[in-house]
Amino acid sequence: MKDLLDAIVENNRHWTQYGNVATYIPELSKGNAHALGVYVYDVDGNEYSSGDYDVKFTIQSVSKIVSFMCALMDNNFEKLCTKISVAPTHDGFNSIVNLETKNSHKPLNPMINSGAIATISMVKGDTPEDKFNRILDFMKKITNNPNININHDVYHSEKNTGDRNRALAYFMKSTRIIGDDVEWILDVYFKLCSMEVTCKDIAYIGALLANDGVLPFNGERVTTKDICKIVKAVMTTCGMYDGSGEFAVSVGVPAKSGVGGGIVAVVPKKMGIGVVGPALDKKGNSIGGIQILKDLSNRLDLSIF
Ligand SMILES: NC(=O)CC[C@H](N)C(=O)O
Repeated sequence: MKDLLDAIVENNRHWTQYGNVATYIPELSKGNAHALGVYVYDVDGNEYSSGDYDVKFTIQSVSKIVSFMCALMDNNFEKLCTKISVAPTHDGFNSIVNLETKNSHKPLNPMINSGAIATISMVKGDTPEDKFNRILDFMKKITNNPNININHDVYHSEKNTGDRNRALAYFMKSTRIIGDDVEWILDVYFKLCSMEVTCKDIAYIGALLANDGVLPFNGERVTTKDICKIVKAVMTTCGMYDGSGEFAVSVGVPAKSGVGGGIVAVVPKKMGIGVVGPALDKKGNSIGGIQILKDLSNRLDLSIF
């Protein structure tokens, strides 16, 4: 496995030159466009890594699956569906248009910005600190990494330039998808996006989902199989935004990307795969990361379809 990962990373390094790091959040423009790495964690606890697997990056939208898991645990699917749908979109991750024109003002799914902001509003917690800590604590537990924390420079950069997200949130306030606490829900959203991780951390999240809610490193059940089923289904249809269809054909496993360059992929019953490559394609997905996952899926016959 190690040799295979080494070969795949090296064969795909050239892809990084065809992408760009995100700049709309100014602090993200400092990301290393040439970094490319992978970490595999299987349900039996074996771990393999290659390339720049220890590069730190902010989790960005990969956090949306952690918020979604918490919201499903704190409510239930039916209740969540009164606020958020699970329908794919062919618009970008921060698109506003669908909120007004489709779906009775409900965000289309929890994997895009509007849906994630609405998801956070459904997570338990009477104060912003409670809500953030609820999700951060769960994140620390499932990654087996007590040191996960926010990157303050990215957090401030997000907060200072987050007007598009504010527009989404205030629109949803006007249609009563979220309440009066809109500013502090946004603050929790910015913090969650700014959590600093490596591809090992996100591979661990993937392995939990692959293992149907049981942590591979200690056998503890932390969520239900049903919740994992819902999260994986929504990742498959929506996790790569408007690139989800293409990704399902070329890689064929549930996945979630973030503009920090991370992608987590879940091979049900087998493994979680974390990749990092801050150079992004036009849809905001890691350009080299997708190629690694494509090759790995082909070589190991991982597609679920
Ligand atoms: N696709 C992403 O990773 C987007 C997350 C980013 N923090 C934003 O709100 O735009």
